[in-house]
Amino acid sequence: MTLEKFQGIIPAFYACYDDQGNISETRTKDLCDYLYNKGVQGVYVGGSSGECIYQNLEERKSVLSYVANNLKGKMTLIAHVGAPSTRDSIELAKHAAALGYDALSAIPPIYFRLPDSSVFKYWSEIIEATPLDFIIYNIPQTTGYTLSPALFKKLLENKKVIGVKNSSMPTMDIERFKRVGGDDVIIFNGPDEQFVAGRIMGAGAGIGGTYAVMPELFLKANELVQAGNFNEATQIQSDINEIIIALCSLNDGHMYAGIKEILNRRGVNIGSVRSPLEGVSSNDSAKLDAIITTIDQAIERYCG
Ligand SMILES: CC(=O)N[C@@H]([C@@H](O)[C@H](O)[C@H](O)CO)[C@@H](O)CC(=O)C(=O)O
Repeated sequence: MTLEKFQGIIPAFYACYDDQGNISETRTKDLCDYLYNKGVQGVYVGGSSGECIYQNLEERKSVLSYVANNLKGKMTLIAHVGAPSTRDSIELAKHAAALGYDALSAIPPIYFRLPDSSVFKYWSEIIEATPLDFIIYNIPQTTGYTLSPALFKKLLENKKVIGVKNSSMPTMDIERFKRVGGDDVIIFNGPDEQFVAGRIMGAGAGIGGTYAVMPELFLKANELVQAGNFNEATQIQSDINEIIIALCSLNDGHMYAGIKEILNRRGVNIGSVRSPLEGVSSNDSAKLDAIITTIDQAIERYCG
């Protein structure tokens, strides 16, 4: 089994809506084309950045189909299929498998605080439903559930489990999961603010929600980490963090709305966000202008 196809920069794919807020096939294609042209290694479809939590099953299936139609065979495709019930998660998993996705991934069960035994059963049933490789998704800050190295070790007894997308903040968690899994597993760095640190602590790749708005910077940082040039990689990380902090500090709009507006200004219109996330307003305009300038200057500085 080769983990090579999962290495590198894997943007979390955004929900692409039309002007009425419905899933848009053409705008999904536009985002696919944009990311393909940027040279990223893959996409993570239907996760947090994909606003999966605000979409029904049919919408989520459509998104998986539209992305596969445009990118299958061009880059690595990972389908996030976590849903409130095991039944819906399995339906999404089978759909993704039929479309030829390279791997599945899922958050743990949400809302009720379930014991490890239930979480293990939930993930195991999804894994058993298809022949695809599986990536555990650990994101305690949104799910309230923390994956322990012990449960990860138990899950790894199933050879279809190839790694974990770790979005918890301590990079030590990456080191712990890598220690448990060794060379046969891949850890994906989740928090974009510590991509470089995560890579140094053992992550073989990154899946991130802000990659698509500045893919050049993450691709360059990854290249520098690979080359052992940690000083320059850290400088890029510092500039990336200024950008993320600014994206999280808009007056009205949610970070994803800000990202979508920046993409729109760059010619890729994928609509806005779905309520209760809030869209950008004219109050955000000056801040967005400044963010675009900062991104452009950083790209010029490091990749020009
Ligand atoms: C909580 C959250 O959304 N975390 C993001 C980060 O990439 C995040 O957007 C970034 O670090 C900015 O805070 C990813 O780990 C998850 C993600 O993008 C996804 O599943 O779509």
